[in-house]
Amino acid sequence: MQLSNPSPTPDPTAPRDSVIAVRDVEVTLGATTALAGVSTTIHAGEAVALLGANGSGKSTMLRALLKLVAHKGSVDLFGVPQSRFRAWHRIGYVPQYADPALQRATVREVVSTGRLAHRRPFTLPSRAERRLVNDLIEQVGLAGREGWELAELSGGQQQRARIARALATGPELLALDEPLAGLDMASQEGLAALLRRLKSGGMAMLVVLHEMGPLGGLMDRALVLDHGHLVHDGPPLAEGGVTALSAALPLHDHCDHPDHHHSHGDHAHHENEHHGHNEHGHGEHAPDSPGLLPGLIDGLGDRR
Ligand SMILES: Nc1ncnc2c1ncn2[C@@H]1O[C@H](COP(=O)(O)OP(=O)(O)OP(=O)(O)O)[C@@H](O)[C@H]1O
Repeated sequence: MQLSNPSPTPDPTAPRDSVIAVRDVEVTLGATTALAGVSTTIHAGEAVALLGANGSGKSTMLRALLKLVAHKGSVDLFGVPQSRFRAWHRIGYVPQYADPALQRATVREVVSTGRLAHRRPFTLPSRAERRLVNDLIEQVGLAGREGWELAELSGGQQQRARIARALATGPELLALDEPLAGLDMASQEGLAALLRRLKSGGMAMLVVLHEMGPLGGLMDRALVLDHGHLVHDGPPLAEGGVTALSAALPLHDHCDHPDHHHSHGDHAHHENEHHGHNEHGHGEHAPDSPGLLPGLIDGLGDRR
């Protein structure tokens, strides 16, 4: 009788699961070529930074991947062509700008909206659902603020409430658009700690950033866009490398972007904006809560 090996050793050369595979993606917005033939693959558990100057196409790339803007070329999500992809709960998206309508909602309400797709219509949330939402709020360091309106929270706390909502779907990929914008250094560090724990639980992430900042050590790879062209896809660059790369390496053959001749420094940005406040007038750290999310995410999976 032939015995099969009960636990075959994984082949290290086997291809890793692709979470996002984009090929020749092109997006035209009005007269602007916002993305020009971008191709790359993001794998399960990988943390990828998406960098570039203002207007280089970062948000457009996220939006194209999430089917929020029309594009040419192909996008596969978890191995499924985007046109046939239905499992949107596998992706948690935190857009660049907060929905103003959410400002008057409480933390619990905001996070609960992330569970709507999992609830039967016209039913009150079960005890398990309520516990899940409370767990998420605790995991992002907002325990005790469940009943606070978003408008009453600091920028960093609001960001974490929005991330908790994105996590409530039980995603395997988190897409964050400029999560560090407007946060002071302490809040940035708190967010970095949260993302580090998510990554150690196996979460893939695609994070739009202007600078790596405290997320530098977390990122496995960097993509750099310049006027819609992907000019770097490889190891994260040292701080300042993006600007240098954009200035020195127009790797694409041509650029029909109307702003092409503008200096990247022309665009004022919102690094120093601080939305909201906290009670101490400065940022705060998410308390370290070990064992974040692997178990929680598994639990979410059961309820899909
Ligand atoms: N709705 C739109 N109509 C026309 N052009 C647009 C539209 N939205 C964006 N664009 C243009 O597409 C290009 C890419 O914009 P995008 O917002 O993706 O850049 P970004 O890298 O995310 O910039 P930022 O860092 O400032 O957020 C820019 O030139 C922008 O002006």
